[in-house]
Amino acid sequence: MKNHVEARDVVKRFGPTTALNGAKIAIAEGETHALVGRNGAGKSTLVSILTGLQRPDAGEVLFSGEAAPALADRDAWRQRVACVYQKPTIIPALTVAENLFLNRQSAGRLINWRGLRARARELLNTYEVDVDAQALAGDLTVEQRQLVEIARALSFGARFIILDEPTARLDGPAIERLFTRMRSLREQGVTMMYISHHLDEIYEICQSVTVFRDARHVLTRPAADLPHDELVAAMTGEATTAYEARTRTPGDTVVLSGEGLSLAGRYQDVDISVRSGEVVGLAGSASSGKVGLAETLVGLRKADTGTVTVNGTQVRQGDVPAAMRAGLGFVPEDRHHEGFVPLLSVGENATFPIARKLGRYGMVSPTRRRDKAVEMIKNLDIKTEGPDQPVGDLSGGNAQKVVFARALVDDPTVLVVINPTAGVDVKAKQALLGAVEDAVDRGAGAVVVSDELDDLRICDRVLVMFHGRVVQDVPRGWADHELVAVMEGIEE
Ligand SMILES: Nc1ncnc2c1ncn2[C@@H]1O[C@H](COP(=O)(O)OP(=O)(O)OP(=O)(O)O)[C@@H](O)[C@H]1O
Repeated sequence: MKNHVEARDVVKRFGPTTALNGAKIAIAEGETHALVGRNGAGKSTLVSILTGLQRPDAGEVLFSGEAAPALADRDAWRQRVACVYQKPTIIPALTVAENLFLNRQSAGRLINWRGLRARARELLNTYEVDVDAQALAGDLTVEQRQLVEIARALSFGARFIILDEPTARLDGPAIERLFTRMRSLREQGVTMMYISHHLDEIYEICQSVTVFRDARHVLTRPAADLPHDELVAAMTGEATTAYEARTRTPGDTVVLSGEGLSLAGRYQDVDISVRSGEVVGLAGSASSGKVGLAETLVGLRKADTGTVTVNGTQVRQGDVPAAMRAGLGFVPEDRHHEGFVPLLSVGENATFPIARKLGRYGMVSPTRRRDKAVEMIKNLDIKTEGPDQPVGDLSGGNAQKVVFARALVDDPTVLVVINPTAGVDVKAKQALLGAVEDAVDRGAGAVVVSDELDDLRICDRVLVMFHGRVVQDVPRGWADHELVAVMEGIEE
């Protein structure tokens, strides 16, 4: 089969970091090809080169055997390739129609809005995207936004689509719908490159797999000929065993409680209490209300009724600093907005909660901050040049680890983590789950909000939410299909 896309001997350096070191990939026409590797292996850097956003220091990119266009020729790139990222690339304040035709209005001509809306509707119909052309892009769900991005790519004529961790913020049924669409695109001859840290997805949707490790190509193989263990070993360079969740006996002290919590449109009449030495899971589909509830517990959101008590102190709702002063550490759902400040260093981000404690009179001693940051970098295995590097320069999974470091740095009494392992590789996932269990072994109480069964396995019990209510308190020892059935509201 002909190669639709090829990258040969690509080198890309950022200061002292070599992100790609003679890496290569060859993607056959019409296949869905997985690219996997640990956090920082160079996957996103390759995406930026394959989409013409960055120039490699050495090496070349070919589309259907021909050299890639000049970097400045954006139209030529748009006709060849598009990428659906985890982070939206459509503009939230514009309508779907405006987003679809952005960069396409003919120069110097007035925009015909009525015509534009009609063409947008036609385009959405052609690609079977059930979204209102006049809706604001910012009001779309993650799933709808991705569909619009795919339709936009296809309408530019691109026959190659990169999906970079597209399922990270989708729930189970939405993932299945995305896969159905990907299968149908493949039947229409569209070539895809698929990046994910969920290895089961790779086996479900991809025909071939390429593994990168430490900026280099390690192997390319048909997915059917690559056993799971071998794939993990290729990514990590060593044999890795599955994470063993620990057992423990929770204490008697309640360290976090929410009583009578309701928030219109999100959740109703929720009571939750977490004891010292206990991990409580919150599970449920995207509309279950679990994230809204967790955001209320940490102070990112205010409930209409009810109270939140952290470590014996009833905290004012919607006041994150107050919750943190009472002993809370948290990992938010959206690391880009609430998780870190990209221009600040790894050290500054990771040690932010203890800034007041590190020095006298609110002054932070740089040496002490640095020492603490170095310790967190080591404990969580964060791949960085060092504590002074801006977090914005780190790979996605490593930025997530910095957010984790911030949650843990002040030895919290209560830890609330929302989708804690999103974007994190198999091995790093184990380190992060281990860090939650360590904090709980030291006496903290934790809430783990996640769609990932592997994350929920460390919980002593899982509260399953459905349409804004807690419908079941499931003790440890559940089978996967049982928990999924409760989450999806199916009685077994
Ligand atoms: N703009 C930049 N400046 C400095 N270093 C960078 C920059 N972009 C990427 N890097 C570095 O290049 C390396 C590869 O990063 P990349 O984002 O490609 O990894 P990745 O495989 O996509 O990881 P992840 O799975 O975490 O998303 C990392 O060490 C990262 O810190």
